Amino acid sequence: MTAAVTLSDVRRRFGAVDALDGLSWTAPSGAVTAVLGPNGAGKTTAIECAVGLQRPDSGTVRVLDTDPGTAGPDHRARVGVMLQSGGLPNGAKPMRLLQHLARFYAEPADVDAVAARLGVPDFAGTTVRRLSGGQKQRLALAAALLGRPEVLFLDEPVAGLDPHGRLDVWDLIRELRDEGTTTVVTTHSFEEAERLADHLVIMSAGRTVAEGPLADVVGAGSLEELYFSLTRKGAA
Ligand SMILES: Nc1ncnc2c1ncn2[C@@H]1O[C@H](COP(=O)(O)OP(=O)(O)OP(=O)(O)O)[C@@H](O)[C@H]1O
Repeated sequence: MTAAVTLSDVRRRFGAVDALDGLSWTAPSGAVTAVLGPNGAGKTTAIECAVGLQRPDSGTVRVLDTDPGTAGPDHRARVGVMLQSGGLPNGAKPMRLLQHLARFYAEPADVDAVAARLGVPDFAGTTVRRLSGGQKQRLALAAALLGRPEVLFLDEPVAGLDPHGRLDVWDLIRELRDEGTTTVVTTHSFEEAERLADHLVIMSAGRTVAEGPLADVVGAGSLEELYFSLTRKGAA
């Protein structure tokens, strides 16, 4: 297995909180990795370290054999990210925004095709500020795909999407995997992890408590049972 993303003994502290407390996991190349964990487990912090938005206090992070904290624009163009916070400009109209963002890449994806895949034309006339939560998610995901990334980080990509939207996004992630994209998805959904993940990471309190191919990690029991046994307060 080649790892596209590796976190090794990563620590990140905010005041008295150890958001990442010696976190280690890998995301295999060309596969979908699902990262599960309770609120506050450190999933977003881990993703932000992996895309260079935060620097770990110690430990190493490698994405495509590069330190994202010091990487230049060539590396950043190979990585797509969709964060929970969105970060979309409120006054923009969706298609104009995607066309504008695509210009930052030397070899962008076809904007119309990416937009169509995510249903963006349905709300193309509405400014970002007036989009529904699910529409914003779709637009943010489209924006993450514009650079045709080799590695894609999606922080809770289907949170707030209706059932059709969830299926569309899951199909899209599987299609991207078939094209060779490495995807890391954080989620609170057992269904999402079971439907999508090749590789599973369960985090709790800033550490990895289980990791491996989905079938190996889950074994004969259920993911839900395993998750609760590993992440309940006081679990080892
Ligand atoms: N900028 C910050 N300042 C202070 N504390 C922070 C900051 N960012 C994260 N934390 C704390 O670090 C811990 C991990 O937060 P993080 O957002 O990474 O968790 P998460 O697993 O993504 O949670 P959720 O499932 O709720 O999205 C939490 O206790 C959070 O309060």
